[in-house]
Amino acid sequence: MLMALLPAFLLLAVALLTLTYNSTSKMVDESVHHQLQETHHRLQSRLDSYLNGLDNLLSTAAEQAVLAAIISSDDRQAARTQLQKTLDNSHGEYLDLLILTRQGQYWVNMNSPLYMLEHRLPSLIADTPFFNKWSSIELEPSPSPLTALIQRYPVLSPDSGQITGSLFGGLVLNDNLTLLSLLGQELENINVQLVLRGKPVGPPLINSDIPSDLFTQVLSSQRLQGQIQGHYFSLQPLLINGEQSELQLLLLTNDAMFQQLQQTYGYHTLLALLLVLSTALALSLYTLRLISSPLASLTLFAEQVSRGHSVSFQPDCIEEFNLLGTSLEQAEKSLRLHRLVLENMMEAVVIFDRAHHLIYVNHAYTKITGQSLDEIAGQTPYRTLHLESGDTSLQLPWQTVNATGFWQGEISGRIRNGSPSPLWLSITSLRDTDNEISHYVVVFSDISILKDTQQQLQRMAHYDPLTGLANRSLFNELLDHNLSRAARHDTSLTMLFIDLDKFKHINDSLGHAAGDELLKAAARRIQHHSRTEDILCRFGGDEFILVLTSPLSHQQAMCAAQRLVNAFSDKPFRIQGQYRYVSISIGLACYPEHGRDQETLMKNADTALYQAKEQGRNQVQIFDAGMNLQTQIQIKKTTELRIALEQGQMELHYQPQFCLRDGSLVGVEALVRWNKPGIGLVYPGDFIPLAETTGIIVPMGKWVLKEACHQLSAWRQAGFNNIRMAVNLSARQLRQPSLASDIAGILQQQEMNADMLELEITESMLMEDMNTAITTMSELNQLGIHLAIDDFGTGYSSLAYLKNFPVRRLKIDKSFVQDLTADTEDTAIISAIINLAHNMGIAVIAEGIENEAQLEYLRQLNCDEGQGYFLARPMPAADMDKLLQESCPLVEKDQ
Ligand SMILES: Nc1nc2c(ncn2[C@@H]2O[C@@H]3COP(=O)(O)O[C@H]4[C@@H](O)[C@H](n5cnc6c(=O)[nH]c(N)nc65)O[C@@H]4COP(=O)(O)O[C@H]3[C@H]2O)c(=O)[nH]1
Repeated sequence: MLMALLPAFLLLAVALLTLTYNSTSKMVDESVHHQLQETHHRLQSRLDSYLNGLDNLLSTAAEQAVLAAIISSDDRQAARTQLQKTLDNSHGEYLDLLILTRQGQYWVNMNSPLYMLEHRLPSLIADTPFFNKWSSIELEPSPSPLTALIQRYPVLSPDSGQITGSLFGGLVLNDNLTLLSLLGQELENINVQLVLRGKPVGPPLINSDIPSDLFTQVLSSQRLQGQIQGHYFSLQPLLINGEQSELQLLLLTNDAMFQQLQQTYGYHTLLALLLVLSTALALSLYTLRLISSPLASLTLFAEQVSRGHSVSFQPDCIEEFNLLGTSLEQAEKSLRLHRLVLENMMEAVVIFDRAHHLIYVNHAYTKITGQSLDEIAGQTPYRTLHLESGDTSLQLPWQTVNATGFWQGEISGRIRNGSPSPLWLSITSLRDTDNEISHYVVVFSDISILKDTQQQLQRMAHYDPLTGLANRSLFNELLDHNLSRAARHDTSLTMLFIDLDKFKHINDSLGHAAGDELLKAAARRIQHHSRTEDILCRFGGDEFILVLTSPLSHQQAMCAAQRLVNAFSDKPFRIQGQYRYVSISIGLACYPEHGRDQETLMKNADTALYQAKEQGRNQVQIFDAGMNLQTQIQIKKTTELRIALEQGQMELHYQPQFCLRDGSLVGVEALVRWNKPGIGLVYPGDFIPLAETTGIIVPMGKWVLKEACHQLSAWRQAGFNNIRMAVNLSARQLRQPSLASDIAGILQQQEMNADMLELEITESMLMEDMNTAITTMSELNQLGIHLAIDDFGTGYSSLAYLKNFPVRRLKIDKSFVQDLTADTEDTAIISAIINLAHNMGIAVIAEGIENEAQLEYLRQLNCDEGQGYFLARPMPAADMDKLLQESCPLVEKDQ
């Protein structure tokens, strides 16, 4: 790891070195130039103070009154003496030139004897301007040039104030060693040369060993600053009189300074570099140490994940590694989940590469085909998928996948024991980053069970499961189709609405299994007497509809229907080992005379059927437009009644029953009422017969029983413990095999004692089906329920049969009671009934007591109990509550 980092470090070091070298050179350059600049400023200020000193000296000398006086007196010697004093001054020694003029003419010359300038004096005096301004004047031209800086001061007459003369002072720049040494003092590493108009003036001041022609080279290069032969130089003008003059100062560094500077910077650079490198190394080592352990555990984790091990990531101190590890863990989990999903899918998954080579199959594939990946390795897709019609069956799907990326559909395979099975197959192509197909994913499932179920469902949706005939939905479709065809071809159709007579009776008495058996047999018999092109359906319950599709006249239709009726009535059915004759009634309606659409045709056939039933069953009735309106009304009423029961429009009223001996209230009779919306109470006489014939009485009777028991239970809870509840039972209810168990359930639900319930049944009901009645009544008796014979005297009036029934009470019909006083015959009948009943241990109750006389007679005849408007009318439960709260009403009347 460290070795891998070494080149990186070296590269870094080289980069740093280069960077440092460049910046060092730049810094050295800048530093030297800065130093040269500073030196120049220093020398400038030295020159300034040097010239200032001379200025002061000259101005003081010129302003002296004595000098003006000497000029006035024209005393040349005195002038010399006076000027000598000036030269003797401390700055005076620097003056190379000192000249006094009188009246504009050269007068006294105190110049340095070193310079022979007498021949130049007139022009010098003429060229030097006034005053207080140093001027550089070329005294001698080449080849031995001589340049001087000269200052001219006027000498004024103290009396007149007029200029009497001029004092010239100056210094020669060439060979002016005094000036050079003054300027160059304390300059160790810098060499100095004065330059005037691009040419050296006087000798250079050289502080070290440098090539002699270096100054000349600098001047000929005509550059103001830079480097030459490793020496830095700067050429800048000097300021004289505060202005830039033609006089320049050339400064040139020597080697030592440069080397020293370079050494200093180089040393610092090296130090910095070492520091950087060692810090980088230390940091690298520290980082390596810090990351090596978490990196190792991350690598180990990644290795385990790649081997498919399920491991969890342990986070460490490096957040980035933790993030990486957690992401890897998440990715592994998600991958595992996908793998699990693939392996647990119900559908087979097969993956091929782009060259159609098999690379993966899941468990479901092995389960469906019984083959593993090893067994089918190297097989073509169609063999892998066990397709029935070979390679060609995949041609189109594969082309579609290549073009659109996806295909799905049904395809025939041979995967279950080699037998053909429908497969639902989807193929998806996967593409790589270059958008080239990389894999094909094939998912398929065996849909034979689904298809079977679908067919079964379709059958169920269209056929009656019991008889196998078409159901309503299919019938509607077929009828619609045939009606359209008949309309198109202008032909006719015949609809036979068939109903088994008294089917309910068989169903109730023999049970549902027998009922089902009969329905199947009846269906077969109708089918046997119909043609294949006819439409036959089970319309519901025991109703069938047969549509004869060949055109028939009414006469022919009636004959065909009658043949069917005869086919039933002539030959019995064998049901549960017993032979039974079951007749049918048929209502007949013809297209187009009796209706052009389904609804009308069926309604009219139904009306005709109703008529056939009304007219005694076992017959055919053809619909007649003028057919009994009553039939229509009855049908409407039946519907209303059904709805009334479903919507809770029924309610119970209760009529009290009293003991005739002590007048106590001993029981109530529950009497049903129909509280018809918008009409009010409808009495049982108006709907019980209809409920009986339509069978509605069965659910209605069940509701009455439940409601009555519920009410009695409420009264008993309110403390009225000795009241009995009498409930009317219809003949149909009595034939229900489940009657006893239904009532037992109700009693249990209401936590009621069976002996508080009394069921009233009529004589005629008992006689209708004696065997069933005896069985049911015995079952009820075993439950402890009391039975009363209602309307006694109106029917057979035979007490003999009572021996066969477990009866506890006889109810003398109100028709006997009404005429009790007038008709002595009735009195005798009632008396005989009471005596005989008492002899048999049966109690007697008289109904319809409308006056006191009737009551009195009955008492005298030893009748046990009584019920009638005179005593109390039937009333809603709430009124009955109040009555129960009061004392016995009979007692009150007696009083
Ligand atoms: N003229 C006269 N009539 C009196 C007098 N006292 C009572 N009544 C009436 O006589 C009928 C007695 O009931 P029912 O003989 O069982 O005769 C009942 C019964 O056979 C049947 N019924 C009533 N409720 C039910 C029921 O829940 N189920 C069944 N299956 N039939 C019921 O309807 C029939 C008529 O019931 P309602 O109209 O309530 O008529 C009741 C009652 O109101 C009286 O002093 N004078």
